[in-house]
Amino acid sequence: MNQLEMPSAGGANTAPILHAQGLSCQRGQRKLFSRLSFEMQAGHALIVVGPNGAGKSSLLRIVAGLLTPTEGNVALRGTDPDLSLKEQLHYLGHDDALKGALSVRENLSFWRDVLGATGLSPADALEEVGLGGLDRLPASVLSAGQKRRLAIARLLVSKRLLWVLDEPTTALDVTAQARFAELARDHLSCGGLILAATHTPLDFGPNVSELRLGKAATGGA
Ligand SMILES: Nc1ncnc2c1ncn2[C@@H]1O[C@H](COP(=O)(O)OP(=O)(O)OP(=O)(O)O)[C@@H](O)[C@H]1O
Repeated sequence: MNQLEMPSAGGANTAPILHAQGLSCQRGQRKLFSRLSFEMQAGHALIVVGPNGAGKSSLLRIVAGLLTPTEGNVALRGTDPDLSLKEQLHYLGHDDALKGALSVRENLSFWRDVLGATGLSPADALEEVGLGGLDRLPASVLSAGQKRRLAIARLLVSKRLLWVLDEPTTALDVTAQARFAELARDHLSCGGLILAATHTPLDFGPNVSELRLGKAATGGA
């Protein structure tokens, strides 16, 4: 297995920490959560759980910079101050974000060009997720689980400190779920951070905390 090494912190002398302070979110007439604060240390995963509609995806989108909170803020500390939070994270949402007319390998090469060629080659990343033999196929003909594997391969072609994952194992079979958990543990063991929403228990290793939404929500890692 290829080890993922975190990019240099650019002279910063403390371990990276994700700090969310006083986050509130309202969608339509519903207040989803109010003044939610948490911290995540390097090498830790925080799993957001709660019933449908509790606000898990909304929280992840706020951290990923895709949704503005009603109040509060999110910051990474101990990393290169010249990089924005967005430049230091991967967001894997419900949508696999694939271009159906491009081949499997071309999709990955595209993302590597966009996100930065700091990780594995497309060929190696495809091997890591078990798509090694399918690289020339158009992405449009992949099964749902194969599309998800390809989306996961995106995390590997560009090294980024924080993985924000919304239901990452949707459509994955048991073997692929276990493989994904292994990749996640690798990422954490190299000092990465993972914020994930899931209804499926995933073995991300020993440094995992849970943040429950749906009632008064607090948590941290
Ligand atoms: N653009 C929007 N406008 C109004 N309400 C929205 C919007 N997007 C989401 N919501 C509402 O916000 C609430 C939280 O949605 P969210 O997707 O964050 O929940 P979730 O916890 O991720 O749910 P699930 O477990 O079903 O994925 C839901 O009631 C949803 O209908």
